Amino acid sequence: MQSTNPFKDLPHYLRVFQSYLGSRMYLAFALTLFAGLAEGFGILMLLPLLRGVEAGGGDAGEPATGVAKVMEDMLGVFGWADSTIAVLLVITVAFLLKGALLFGAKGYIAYLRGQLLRELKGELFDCYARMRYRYYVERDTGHFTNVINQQTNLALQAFQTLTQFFTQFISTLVYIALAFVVAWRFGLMALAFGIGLMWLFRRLNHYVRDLSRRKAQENSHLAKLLIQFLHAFKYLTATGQAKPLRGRVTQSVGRLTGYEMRSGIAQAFTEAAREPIAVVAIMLIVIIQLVFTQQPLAPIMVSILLFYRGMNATLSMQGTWQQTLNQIGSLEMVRDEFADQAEHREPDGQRPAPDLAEGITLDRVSFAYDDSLGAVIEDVSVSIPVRTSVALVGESGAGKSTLVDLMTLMLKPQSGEVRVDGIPGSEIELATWRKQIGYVSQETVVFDDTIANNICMWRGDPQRDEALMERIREAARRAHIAHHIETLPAGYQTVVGDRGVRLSGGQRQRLFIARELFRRPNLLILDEATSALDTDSERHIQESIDALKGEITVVIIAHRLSTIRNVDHVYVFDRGRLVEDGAYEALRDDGESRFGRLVAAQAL
Ligand SMILES: Nc1ncnc2c1ncn2[C@@H]1O[C@H](COP(=O)(O)OP(=O)(O)OP(=O)(O)O)[C@@H](O)[C@H]1O
Repeated sequence: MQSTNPFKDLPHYLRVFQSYLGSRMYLAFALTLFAGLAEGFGILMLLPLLRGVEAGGGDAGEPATGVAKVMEDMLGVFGWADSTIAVLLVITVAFLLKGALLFGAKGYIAYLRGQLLRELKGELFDCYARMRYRYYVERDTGHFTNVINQQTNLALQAFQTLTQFFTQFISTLVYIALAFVVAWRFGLMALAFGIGLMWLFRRLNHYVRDLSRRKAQENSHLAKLLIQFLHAFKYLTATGQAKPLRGRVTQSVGRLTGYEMRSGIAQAFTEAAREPIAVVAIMLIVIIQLVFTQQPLAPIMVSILLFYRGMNATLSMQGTWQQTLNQIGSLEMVRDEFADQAEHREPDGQRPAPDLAEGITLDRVSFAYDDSLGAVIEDVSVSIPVRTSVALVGESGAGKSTLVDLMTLMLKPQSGEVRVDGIPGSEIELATWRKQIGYVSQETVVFDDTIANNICMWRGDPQRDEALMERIREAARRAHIAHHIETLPAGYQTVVGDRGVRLSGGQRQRLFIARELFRRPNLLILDEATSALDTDSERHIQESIDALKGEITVVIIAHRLSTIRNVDHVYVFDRGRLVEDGAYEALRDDGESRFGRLVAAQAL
């Protein structure tokens, strides 16, 4: 889309909005058209009125011709041809009708704007919830936040100004058409003027659109920097390293300021130029009319009125088109985001996952994040029977977390197959599998809400539902955090997270574990889940997890090997390959085994 010809670009942008709102948006334009016609009718009624005034002034006047005759005949049908009061009333009613229709059009546009807001933000959120995990990892979160928060708002403004442009366009057409009917020379001049004006402003339009695209990109960049700053706030402040990041933020804000100022100046120019251009053009037209043609006064007056209205609408059109272009970068970004999301949507299967009854199998699975970097998991076969516990062991970077992501079907293997109860992962309806999974990682997830809601994840109202509250308490006890919660003044209603009470790293981790225990998953994955805990808490949680033995399937990743002593089976990995597996004791006591050496090293 490189052109800046409004008549070429307009249908495209209209179609973008149509794809969100449907054809009903054209109803607003139809109402505008009727409003324009009502106004035009009112203005044309000035013809008989002015002729009446002329006649009243002593001049008998010539018989009406053309449009004036049509209007007079129309009045004659009702017997109002000679009544000035009746003509004035007809004009008043026409303008009242125009007001009502315009109100209808603008009100409907406001309604559509609301619909669009819901559509854009709601749909985008759904898209984000369904995007492929790998795509999420590759993009920065600043981009997503910028698009869903800011760019959708700007796209909404683009909708507002585009509809304004279109309504002005319709009005211009009506005025020019009527000016043609009343005095074709005027019509022709108005048309030539409008086209000339659009041509003159086209470079400015191009410039404004370019600025808008840059603004949208820069906003994404700034959002990314701000999010990074807020995430790393403690580290950056404590180590006095906020300054370099601040420099980058200042540069980004500086660029944004430049774009904002330049597009503001372009807009100021368009607005300031409107009046002088209008006056000069009208003077020229009147002079041409007076010097070169001798027409009756009434058509000239009415034509000047129509011309003035038409020109104002044309100039406003230029202004609103420029404002639309000012936001068009955002509209394009939102449109491209939907296309991008459609492309990176997580492929979903059709078959609901059964309630884990047999187990999970990885059959000769290989996986690479990036083909050029080589496989991270290579030809791994693992079988985890239901209600057993297994540990994945290996040095940092061995591929343990990646293997777990393959089990949860967040990642798809390049070759081999992951099966749940014998059903290939690619056929499984993901949501039905994932709701059976509990997952505790090192990166604890705590929401800015009450402790109770953090545990039950808004499944009901814990303050009203005593059975639910009891389940929450039970999960907290098993995660060994109940005693701490009970010492807080508001207990389970204490707000934690961004705005509430701060929790220590270990407390956050226990809260996380409580949430997953509350869910009673069929598969519980613990990825370094107890690494932030003191030995005592770790031991207690270990007991809780051991108590789940035989009840659910547990997969544990742990560097501290003492925590996996009670698992049924240990898998040892090295650089993406499965190198050993067996029972804990057997592997540990095998003097030759890698696992034995790892345990011995940790015992020191
Ligand atoms: N998103 C990613 N993009 C590219 N490479 C990745 C990505 N995530 C992990 N890797 C690479 O894959 C390999 C395995 O990583 P993984 O996190 O699975 O190992 P791990 O055994 O869980 O390590 P740790 O014990 O340190 O958590 C590493 O070499 C890592 O650099």
